[in-house]
Amino acid sequence: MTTPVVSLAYHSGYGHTAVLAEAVRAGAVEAGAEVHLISVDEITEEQWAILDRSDAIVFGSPTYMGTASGAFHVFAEATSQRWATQAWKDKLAAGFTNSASKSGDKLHTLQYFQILAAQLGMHWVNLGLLPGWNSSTGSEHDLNRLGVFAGAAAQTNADEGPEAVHKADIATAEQLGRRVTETTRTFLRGLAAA
Ligand SMILES: Cc1cc2nc3c(=O)[nH]c(=O)nc-3n(C[C@H](O)[C@H](O)[C@H](O)COP(=O)(O)O)c2cc1C
Repeated sequence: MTTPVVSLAYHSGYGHTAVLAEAVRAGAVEAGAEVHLISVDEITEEQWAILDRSDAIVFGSPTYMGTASGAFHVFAEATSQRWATQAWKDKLAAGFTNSASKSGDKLHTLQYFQILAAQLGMHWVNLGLLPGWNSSTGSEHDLNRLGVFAGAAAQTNADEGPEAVHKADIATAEQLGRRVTETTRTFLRGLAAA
């Protein structure tokens, strides 16, 4: 069986987004990936090499001031060496984010990840879940409770710690990990057969 190598390149200032990273990891492992968690604010040369050999890279960041965090932007700018040679072309990409407000302009963070992936020649994998919590029978415990398509989005109250990350958001992030892994496996099989 093809084992996709899936890396998570993420930043978390206060630990909330790190919970989502663990959830994406769990979903990807469950789906059979070799997974690497890379905290981009302390990325090493060895970890850059892991990203270079990954089949898929999942970007993750809290939403700060309506976009990814400064630490994530530093990492993104550092990928410009890979951009110049299109070294990550045809890897798969996906993303997740967390913010304090229900919207909090999280969509912009995910769209920023999509543009970053496009500049690097990567193929974007969306969440693949219908929106939850949008009918009289829905609830905040639904998967994709915030109704985002571009990636996994989570909301955590500003005055609570990482233990307060919503279980539905964790489950949604797990689903993203499974989907990225399964899509990457399909892509790799297609390449092998071509
Ligand atoms: C500098 C800064 C800017 C923020 N900007 C936003 C924002 O634009 N929208 C929002 O809903 N929350 C915003 N927040 C709240 C964070 O997104 C929220 O606390 C998140 O859970 C932090 O994730 P982390 O623990 O992974 O750093 C901001 C927090 C900080 C520190």
